[in-house]
Amino acid sequence: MMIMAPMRGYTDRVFREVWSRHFSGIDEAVAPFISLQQAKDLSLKILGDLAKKEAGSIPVIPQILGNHPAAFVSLACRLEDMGFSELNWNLGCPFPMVAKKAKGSGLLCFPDRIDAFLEEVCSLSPLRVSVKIRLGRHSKDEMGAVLSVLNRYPLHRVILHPRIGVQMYEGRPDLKAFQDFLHGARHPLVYNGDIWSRDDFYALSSCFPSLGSWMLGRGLLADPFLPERIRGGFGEKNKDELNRFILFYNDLEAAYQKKLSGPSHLLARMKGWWDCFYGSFEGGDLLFKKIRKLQRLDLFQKEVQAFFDSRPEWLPSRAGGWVDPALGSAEGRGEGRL
Ligand SMILES: Cc1cc2nc3c(=O)[nH]c(=O)nc-3n(C[C@H](O)[C@H](O)[C@H](O)COP(=O)(O)O)c2cc1C
Repeated sequence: MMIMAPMRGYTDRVFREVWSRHFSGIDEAVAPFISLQQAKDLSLKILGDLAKKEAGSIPVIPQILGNHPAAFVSLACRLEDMGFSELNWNLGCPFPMVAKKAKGSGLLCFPDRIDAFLEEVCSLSPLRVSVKIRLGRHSKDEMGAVLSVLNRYPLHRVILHPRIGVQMYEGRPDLKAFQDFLHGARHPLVYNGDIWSRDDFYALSSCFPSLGSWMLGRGLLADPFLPERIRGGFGEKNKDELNRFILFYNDLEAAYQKKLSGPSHLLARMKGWWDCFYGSFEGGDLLFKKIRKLQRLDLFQKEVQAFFDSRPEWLPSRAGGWVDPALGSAEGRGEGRL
């Protein structure tokens, strides 16, 4: 199973729907988190980003960030009415502003609080509960206590991004620690982290052949074809990445134009997208330098159009080859299961 990662500011409903009109290979998407603050007065705007099945039929799993079990349960009740069956708890957000309030990865050094939270929500939530975690906040040594707590509850799944919170996105995922967690975990486990290419995926699935679920984040944003490449469906209809990408990009911009109010919001949003996309194109870095500074939407659109008209080369993934094949021997080598 391939899952689209939640990425606040990116994988919102607009993106999920447009992406699934142009690409394939994703079975489920975890939506970016709703904070418990927002959950207190759930407006239609917040819930409007969620629909159980979206265009293209990607089933969506909502996610919550916070540490009040009652708010989790009341959101779960609202979401049950909307037809959802699972609510994911964010225990991985690395940002210091969040962590210092004992939320996201900031809770990983308080296993007792995780225990109390899960005890309440697992008995009262009408939806299945799953968690998305890192290895710890300050050290992977925190993981043992957290794992013992998680193992006591009937979680639907655990998604593990094997970095610690204070690392943010520095260094590489700790595959040895992931493997230790896998050996001790009672629940179905999902791997998440630094899958930038088909090669990354196959090296990882060779390390963990028993694993059936994988989550793609930044790799999918940089290369929206990635799930198709991994599943072998890429290019069945059309191998021309640039043409397919341009159709997708124009659709994405048009969809945001409908949703956002005014050109400055659209400009900011599309600049954000180029931060993800530029590395996939020859000369993309130069384009990004130029468009980042532009303050007018029409000038920005002109530059992007001229870039597309120059028929830039699509580059192979920028960060493959980081998985240590030595790990592969520990669980036996496999061909990757989805
Ligand atoms: C801009 C951005 C926003 C993110 N928002 C969320 C979020 O809302 N909820 C969450 O659990 N993780 C969030 N993440 C973390 C990703 O889901 C994922 O765990 C992380 O990027 C590592 O996976 P990757 O290497 O495949 O990108 C976010 C990451 C980024 C870079």
